Amino acid sequence: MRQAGRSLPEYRAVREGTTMLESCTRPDLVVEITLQPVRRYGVDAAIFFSDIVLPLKAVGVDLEIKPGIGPVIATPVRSFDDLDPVRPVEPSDVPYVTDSVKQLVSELGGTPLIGFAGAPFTVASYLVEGGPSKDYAKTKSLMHSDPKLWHALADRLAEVAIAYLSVQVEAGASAIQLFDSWAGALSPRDYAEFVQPHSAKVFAALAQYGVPKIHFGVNTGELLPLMSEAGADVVGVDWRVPLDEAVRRITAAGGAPKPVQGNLDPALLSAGWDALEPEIDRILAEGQAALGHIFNLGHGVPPTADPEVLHQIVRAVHEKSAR
Ligand SMILES: Cc1c2[nH]c(c1CCC(=O)O)Cc1[nH]c(c(CCC(=O)O)c1C)Cc1[nH]c(c(CCC(=O)O)c1C)Cc1[nH]c(c(C)c1CCC(=O)O)C2
Repeated sequence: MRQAGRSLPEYRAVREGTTMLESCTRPDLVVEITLQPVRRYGVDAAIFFSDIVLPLKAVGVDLEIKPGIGPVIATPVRSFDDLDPVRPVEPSDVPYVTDSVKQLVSELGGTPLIGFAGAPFTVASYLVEGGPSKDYAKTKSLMHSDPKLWHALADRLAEVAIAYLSVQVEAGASAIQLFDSWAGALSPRDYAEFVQPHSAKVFAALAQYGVPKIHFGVNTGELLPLMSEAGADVVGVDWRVPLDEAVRRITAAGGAPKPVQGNLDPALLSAGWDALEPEIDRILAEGQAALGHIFNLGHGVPPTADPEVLHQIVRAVHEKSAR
């Protein structure tokens, strides 16, 4: 998620005066920002500092990330002609990614680095809506009114994700995460027809590397079995579905049991330790139902989060799970 940064004073200090997307192209900043939460909290893995729209920016799609808003696209996709600029990165388009990953892997020592990309639906939603959306109305409308254009766009975005993830894994990332953050806006039927085949293509292409593959979205309670089936090794769960129930849903339709990731509600970060600790205990207990459990928030860290509370959570999870 967008975890690393925004709540840390040391993050705000190094980002001062540099735009989000420019920061992603500077190995000195990428390395420093990726390491900050590992250094401060002692988390078990680092997530690469980049963004899901970076590979589009790198091939010349006209976009920016507006602070407090998110990715904004100059020319939203309306026709086949608009697909021209949407092409996969070559390693030479993103030398700073290769350099940053290599340097991080050496500095992280035994701590794994998670590489990531946006899944076709979530990235398409920005390209079609032109920016963030509440209802994804234009994206859904395009899927149903012009399925050929939709599938062509989603297929290109699968290629974009494959290329971007491959660059990160080839440079040394030891796990990958495919973010379909906004897929929860879809019905299972639409997800199965318009999205799952494209995400499945990404996972299938990455299988050759043998690195663990995590798949995450928000509000995906109804989609968990389908997202698991798309080819994830680990299924991310937001706070709406308890982890043991998530495991039941994933396996109910005959799906293989899998590790899960999640799922503390980020809103509770400001509720005080007396409210947080029982939630952590509950999540650790429910996570026992899975083949393995990566403790995480159910979505990103809010910029207002108190770093001391995050540190307390990491310490508590380490202590409790060691027991
Ligand atoms: C949907 C999505 C995006 N980007 C991402 C997703 C999928 C995961 C999720 O759902 O959180 C993924 C992402 N974006 C970022 C990371 C790297 C890890 C990290 O530093 O947290 C990751 C893994 C950096 C970032 N990407 C962004 C920030 C904030 C930039 C800042 O202002 O400092 C960071 C640290 C910007 C961004 N980029 C995006 C949004 C919605 C925003 C937030 C805009 C805002 O509220 O300011 C698109």
